[in-house]
Amino acid sequence: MSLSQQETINLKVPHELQASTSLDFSFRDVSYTVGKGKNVKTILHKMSGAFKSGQLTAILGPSGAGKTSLMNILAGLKTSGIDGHVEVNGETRELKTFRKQSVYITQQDHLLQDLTVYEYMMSAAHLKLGNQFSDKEKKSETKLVMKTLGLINSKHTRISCLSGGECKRLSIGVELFNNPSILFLDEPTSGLDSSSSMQCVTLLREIARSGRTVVATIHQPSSRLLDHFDQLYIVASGSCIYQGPVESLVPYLKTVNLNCPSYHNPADFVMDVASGEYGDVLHQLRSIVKNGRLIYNQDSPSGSLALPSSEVDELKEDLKRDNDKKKPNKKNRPVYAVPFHTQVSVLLNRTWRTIWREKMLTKVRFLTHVIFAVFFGLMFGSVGNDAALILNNAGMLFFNLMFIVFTAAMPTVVTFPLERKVLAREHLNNWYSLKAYYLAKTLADIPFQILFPTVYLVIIYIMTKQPLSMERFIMFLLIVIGISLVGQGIGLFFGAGFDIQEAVFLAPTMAIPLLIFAGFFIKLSAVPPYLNWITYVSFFRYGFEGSMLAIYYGRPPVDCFQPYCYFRSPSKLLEQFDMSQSSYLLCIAGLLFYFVALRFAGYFLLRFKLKSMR
Ligand SMILES: Nc1ncnc2c1ncn2[C@@H]1O[C@H](COP(=O)(O)OP(=O)(O)OP(=O)(O)O)[C@@H](O)[C@H]1O
Repeated sequence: MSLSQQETINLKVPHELQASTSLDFSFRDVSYTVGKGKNVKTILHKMSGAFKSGQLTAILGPSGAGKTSLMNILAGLKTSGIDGHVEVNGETRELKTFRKQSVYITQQDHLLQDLTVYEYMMSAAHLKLGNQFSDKEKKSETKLVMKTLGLINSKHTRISCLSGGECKRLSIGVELFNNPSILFLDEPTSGLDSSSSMQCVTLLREIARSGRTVVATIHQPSSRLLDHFDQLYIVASGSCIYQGPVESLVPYLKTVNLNCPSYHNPADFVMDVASGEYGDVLHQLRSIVKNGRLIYNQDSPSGSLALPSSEVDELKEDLKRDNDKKKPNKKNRPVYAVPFHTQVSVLLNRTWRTIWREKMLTKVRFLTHVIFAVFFGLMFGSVGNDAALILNNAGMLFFNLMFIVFTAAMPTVVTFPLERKVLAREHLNNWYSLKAYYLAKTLADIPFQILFPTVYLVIIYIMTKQPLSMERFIMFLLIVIGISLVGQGIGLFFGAGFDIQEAVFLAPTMAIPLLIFAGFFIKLSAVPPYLNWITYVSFFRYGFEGSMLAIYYGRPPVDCFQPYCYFRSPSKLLEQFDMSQSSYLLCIAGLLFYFVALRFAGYFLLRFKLKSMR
């Protein structure tokens, strides 16, 4: 439903949401090159320009002209292959400060679909407003932003049910909490109908009027939409061919004998010009505005300098200096509004809400453990206290491990792929650190990774008549929980580094070969010496040995209901499996090592993946 049918945006940005600092933004001789050697391609050619606070600027140009590349560079997202100089309020941009002053709103609205508008807004408020604000103040600020954006009526609507326009306004709204001075938006109107596009641009203009610098790339705006922008920056083939007010565009084009027909949308006309449909005038246009150094104004057709001339010669330091500052070092780490523990607790709360909303998956996971425990219990019967069936019991102990590992790994494998784009946007806009996110995601599932295997184990332990010793049960339980947490680690690891299809394939495929080195299918002493080290790499070995030791180590002879039972003595069974000298504590340590190592590896993989997305 379009906004006009539902509620109206409060077009005046309230005093509380006015920008605290106004920042003018300029750049000079920005070039962008990709590829190496013969494949070098220059995408942007020494472009200059300036965006002023209080103004809404549209970056316009045909597809492939370089709009997104330019904006990514200006927003500080792209850092390699760049040359040039970027300034904020006349001073060289300092990336750490700039990242706190600006936000980047991506073309697609990557939001948490299972939360309501209010819940998502509140999580943004908690993460972005800092602890100096009380909960009451955060709530009233959230209400104010929702009112300003016309989202009050959708307060309790799940994000998955919002219209495209509402999603866009929500994406903008959540970034307004920490009062950014500069907003970059990549195609904010794409996918919206004309009325929603108009509301979105009207809102952006009002945000600009509140003292902010708002820059948006835009595709084929209608002339009505175009009129809502203050400034245009037109890109063609990686160069600037116009920079100036919207109303000066037509007179500007006239200066090179390009007459926009009456009643023709100037945006469409200039797009045709930029695409080369009116001959080779691009070079001429580019030189009139000096590739963005000049802001054209019909009242002074010679244009005004985008950058003060006195500074022009001083600004010879290139972006390398800027880039050096971008290299992560202690001094340059982004500072978040709230401390690490608050980030973790807000993210945990948010994740648990999502899990609660997706109750079906949790129920399915729980029921799977109960149903299969009962089924396996029936299938194996009383193998736990019958010496004649002792090998079956060993088989059951081994089978448990496979079941627990795969039921732990498969639901977690999708954790990161499903949310990676939300993470990229929120992390980019300094909501929280990657460490806090990773920790919250890992912790959120741990209660389930403990509860489900415990329920499974209690059922199967009783049904298969394992020894009635609390000590043995707890030892066995620790192994099962350990292997479950390792399984979770495997899911997180592959999910962190790969896309969803690859991750669901790789997680089980990479784990299966390790099964053979667990000591069940082949005796550990029979493994060829040059492959023996893999048995120490196989976490299944620690799980299997640990389970066997928990059930059989130091146990008196097992009941035998037949004339002769070869494995009546548990120590004979352990010898058979080369486990008589094994240490239970070593098995726990092995699982603990895997638990920690997989989580660290997953974190670094996620960090790498996130960087490669930029
Ligand atoms: N990493 C890269 N390697 C090779 N070419 C690239 C790379 N990044 C961008 N390009 C090319 O640079 C040009 C500009 O891309 P960019 O995405 O900035 O264009 P755009 O104006 O935003 O286009 P659109 O409106 O279609 O999104 C395109 O031709 C694109 O193929």
